[in-house]
Amino acid sequence: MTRKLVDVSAAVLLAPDGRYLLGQRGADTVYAGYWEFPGGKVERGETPAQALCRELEEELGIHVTQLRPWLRREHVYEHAHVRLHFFEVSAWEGELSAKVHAALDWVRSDGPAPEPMLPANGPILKALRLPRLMGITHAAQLGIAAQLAALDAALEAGLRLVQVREAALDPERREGFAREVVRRVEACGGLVLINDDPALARRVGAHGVHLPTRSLMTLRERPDCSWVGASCHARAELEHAARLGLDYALLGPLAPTASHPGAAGIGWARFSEQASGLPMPVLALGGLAATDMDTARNAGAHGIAAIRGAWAQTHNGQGPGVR
Ligand SMILES: Nc1nc2c([nH]c(=O)n2[C@H]2C[C@H](O)[C@@H](COP(=O)(O)OP(=O)(O)OP(=O)(O)O)O2)c(=O)[nH]1
Repeated sequence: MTRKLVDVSAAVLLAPDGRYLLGQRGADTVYAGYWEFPGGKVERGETPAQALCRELEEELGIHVTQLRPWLRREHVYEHAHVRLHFFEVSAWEGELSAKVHAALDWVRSDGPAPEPMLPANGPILKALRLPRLMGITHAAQLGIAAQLAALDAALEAGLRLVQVREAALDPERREGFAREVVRRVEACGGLVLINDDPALARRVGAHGVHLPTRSLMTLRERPDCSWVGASCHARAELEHAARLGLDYALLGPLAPTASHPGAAGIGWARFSEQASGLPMPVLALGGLAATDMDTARNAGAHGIAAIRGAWAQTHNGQGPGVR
């Protein structure tokens, strides 16, 4: 049976300490007692953003003053086929109170979420665990000792997501380096992804694999790793990553970079256009540093990824605990 497509807006309300708000659905609703992000159906004549603001007035008694479109996911329930428009809301006016929910709970993104959770929301909770800043290693240029020292400094400053991208190192040194990165990042509770080599990722106990575009486009199935992401340069590639059910994508280059000095950047306007309406978070890449975080997030990016920009300077806690 084909079900009618229903648009729903939902808010990830973020507190200054990085926790987000969930509400427990009241009795007399479908999925009563399940936890959800506050929100509801988009009514005729409303945009998803307008619906979100109305729902948050009705459900929580707050007036939204800042919202950013984030992910869009579809899910087919027995009762409806929903298209969920998620927004990040980090500023509002008014005292928050439970007007329709049975309970409200502020949840840490790196801790357990209350249960039962609405079935469509699993990937959303996972996306919220993805740190905002990815550091991409370049030990082949920096030297292994210098890269590990830069990694330690960056972990100290709050980095929690690292991609090991070392095609130029010989296999033995690459594996030794990757093990060392996993050991250090794991000690801080962060995530490590290995570029283009799921077997190496498994051997060194990394959390997943990062696919270059050429590997992404040859795949018909998601590699069997807990975290899988990919580099993309065009909408068709992002859509392929979405079809495979990947956990995130990188999109760039945003600006000309030292590694690709001749290539023009796509700029923030094109980034927003290409990255919008996808089911997984997209990080901006290319000529960026942690100081570009706000600009990136206002353009719809989940965060940013950087090679030079991740190791050159200090950045302040861009892990999942920070909004
Ligand atoms: N609000 C919300 N709805 C979600 C989430 N995840 C998810 O699958 N949904 C689904 C469940 C429902 O099928 C639909 C929302 O419908 P709803 O009945 O709560 O909408 P509403 O507040 O406009 O309620 P109503 O007065 O029309 O009954 O979206 C979520 O995190 N938040």
